[in-house]
Amino acid sequence: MTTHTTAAALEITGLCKQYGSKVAVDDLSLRVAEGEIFGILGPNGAGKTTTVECAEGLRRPDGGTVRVFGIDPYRDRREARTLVGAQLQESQLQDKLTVAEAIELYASFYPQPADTEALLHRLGLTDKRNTRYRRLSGGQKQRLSIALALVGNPRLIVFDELTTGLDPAARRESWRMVEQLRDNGITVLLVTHYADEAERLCDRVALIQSGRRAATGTPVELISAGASHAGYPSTRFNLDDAIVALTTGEES
Ligand SMILES: Nc1ncnc2c1ncn2[C@@H]1O[C@H](COP(=O)(O)OP(=O)(O)OP(=O)(O)O)[C@@H](O)[C@H]1O
Repeated sequence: MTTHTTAAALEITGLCKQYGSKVAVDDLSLRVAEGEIFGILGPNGAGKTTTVECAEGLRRPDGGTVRVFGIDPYRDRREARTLVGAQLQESQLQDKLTVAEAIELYASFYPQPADTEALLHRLGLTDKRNTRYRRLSGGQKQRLSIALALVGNPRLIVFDELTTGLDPAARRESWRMVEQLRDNGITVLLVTHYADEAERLCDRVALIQSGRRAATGTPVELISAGASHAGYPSTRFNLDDAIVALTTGEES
């Protein structure tokens, strides 16, 4: 059970980020406790990716503070890189690279990388070690992207739309891996459009709308808040319904 006495893996306070005149994130605050799976949900363009990119130290906030285990990930990028693992976008890997070569390449970026063989085994990729990236199935590519995010032995791992485009079996396989990470003490920040995924996996969820936090809580708490907002009993609501109620209600 998550409590506020647990150390913060990620603490975002009053985050603001604009692209030109477009306000992407507007005074957003959230706190992710160490060891939890924390979901970020919200409509397209809500500012989810911008928020996690600030947490990864890839973008400089215009205002507010971001701390990962107490460290400013933009200012102290070198240190933050050893703490935060990020899932890679498909386009970042060469088609001809084999699974083992990709892991070894990424391992070379870190002073104390995880053992390649152990990672292959952990992600069920041992028999694919010599398979080129382009020949992997969608689920295998996803497992490789998890392996690459784990190469630096991070304490926080960020997944942005981990299961988009996967079939139901591969989605469930990814979910099991995310749960295993949490069981191994790794904090997981999960950006997703799938309410069922958040409901099944996340200890807590932040709902973001127009760069602001519309709600935070456990999936059960959000379902109850959404149902009460819409005037329905929560027994007739799921997280999908709650997200719609809480994000369309505010601006209409
Ligand atoms: N590099 C950029 N330059 C200009 N505008 C950007 C840039 N990146 C994002 N935006 C804009 O900022 C807003 C927030 O984008 P962001 O990608 O953070 O949202 P998101 O919630 O992750 O969206 P989605 O669910 O569609 O991936 C959007 O209006 C988007 O068009």
